[in-house]
Amino acid sequence: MEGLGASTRFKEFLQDNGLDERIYTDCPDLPRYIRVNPRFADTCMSDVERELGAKLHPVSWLPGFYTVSGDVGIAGCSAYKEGRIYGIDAASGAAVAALQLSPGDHVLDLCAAPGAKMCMIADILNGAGSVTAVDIAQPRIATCRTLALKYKSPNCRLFLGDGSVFSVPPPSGSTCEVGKQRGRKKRAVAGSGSGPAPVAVTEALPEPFFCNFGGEAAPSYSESAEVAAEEGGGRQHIEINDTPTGSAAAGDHAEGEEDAPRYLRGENDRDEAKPKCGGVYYDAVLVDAECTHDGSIKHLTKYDKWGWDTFERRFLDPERIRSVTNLQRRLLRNGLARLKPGGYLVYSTCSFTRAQNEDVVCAVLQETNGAAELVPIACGEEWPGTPGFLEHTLRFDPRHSNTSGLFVARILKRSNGESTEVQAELAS
Ligand SMILES: C[S@@+](CC[C@H](N)C(=O)[O-])C[C@H]1O[C@@H](n2cnc3c(N)ncnc32)[C@H](O)[C@@H]1O
Repeated sequence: MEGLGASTRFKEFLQDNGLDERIYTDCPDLPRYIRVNPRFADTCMSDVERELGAKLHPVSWLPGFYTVSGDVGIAGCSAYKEGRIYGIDAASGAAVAALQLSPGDHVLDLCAAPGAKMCMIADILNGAGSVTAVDIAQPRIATCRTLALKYKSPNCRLFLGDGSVFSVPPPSGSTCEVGKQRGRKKRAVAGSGSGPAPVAVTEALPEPFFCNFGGEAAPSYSESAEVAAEEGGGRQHIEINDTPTGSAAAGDHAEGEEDAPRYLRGENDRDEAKPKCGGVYYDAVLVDAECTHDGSIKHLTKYDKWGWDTFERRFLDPERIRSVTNLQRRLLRNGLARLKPGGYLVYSTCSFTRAQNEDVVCAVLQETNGAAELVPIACGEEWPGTPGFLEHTLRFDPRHSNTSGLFVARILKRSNGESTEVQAELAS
């Protein structure tokens, strides 16, 4: 990565965090990853290859994924425009696969935007069950909506809100309540829990709908924002103006970029801020947490163009780093509180620092006094990840995995664990 040498602060950040610079300097030219929309399983890949003018290679360890040379753009291709293929990095796909979902599950995605993982979750559920997608940034949740509509992702609910305190129940008709049997219907209770009440929660979820918080208008969306989000593997901050008017031209990233850190600093930006429990449970939870993005090579290479001072200002500010690790702990805590006993949570970030990964997981698991534990990613035996610093965690280091970079941890909330802080909250 050319620009790395230009950023003394990033080098210091790597040293401070015990990270090997070679992750960045020795990494190969990464491919672009494509996932086929299962609703278009009849898509003829050789037609796509012809249109792209490039060969697609199936990813042996992740069904439905293909690689194409990293310098091939997919946005102009008709299969992409028609929603037949997604742009999503394979490591992101692995984080979703690690949830090991089944149709019928009700899944909470606490940091959902721009929505690549949300769409993949919806595809796995295949119209049975639901995805409740939460993000704190309005332009970004608008992009989730764009994606969900474009890909016809079934049963998505989108919430603009703070994932660290979100406590809206699964949709009406869900079966996620502890003690209730599958198939039993339950009416959604507007305003239950600590979060603001959704304007509407319907019995059926015919198309992605936006649940309105605090009088905000449902966000509109822009196609260009979606393209930017997907082209970057769905993990980067949106680099173009994707405000509800969608007026800025592609390439003008200033507004979206400057806006993002602000989302971290809410009134709840204190480590001791704990989610209040609404007694609501999801079958599975994804916490794909906000982070410093230092592990996402696709994200970092953009700063060669945008200027490393922008990256330093946005992500390496010590106050920002402190704030982000607090946020990660709060998100994970709330994710566990919202998870039904016996359910699985996946925590992922595109940072490689222990502080944002293993330390966060360790600290929050300790609080549960054994009611939640790290478990192996059973489907991940063939994955090209390398072990993290905690047993069962995985790191997708670009050098070894040929992906953009991700940390993944799978956590089980025990069904009969001891009384814990998380459980006490659930009981309150
Ligand atoms: C790494 S991105 C998530 C990527 C997403 N899961 C995907 O696959 O497209 C992190 C997201 O967290 C959101 N975020 C930051 N603080 C948040 C909070 N307190 N609650 C919910 N979302 C938050 C950011 O707006 C950003 O969209």
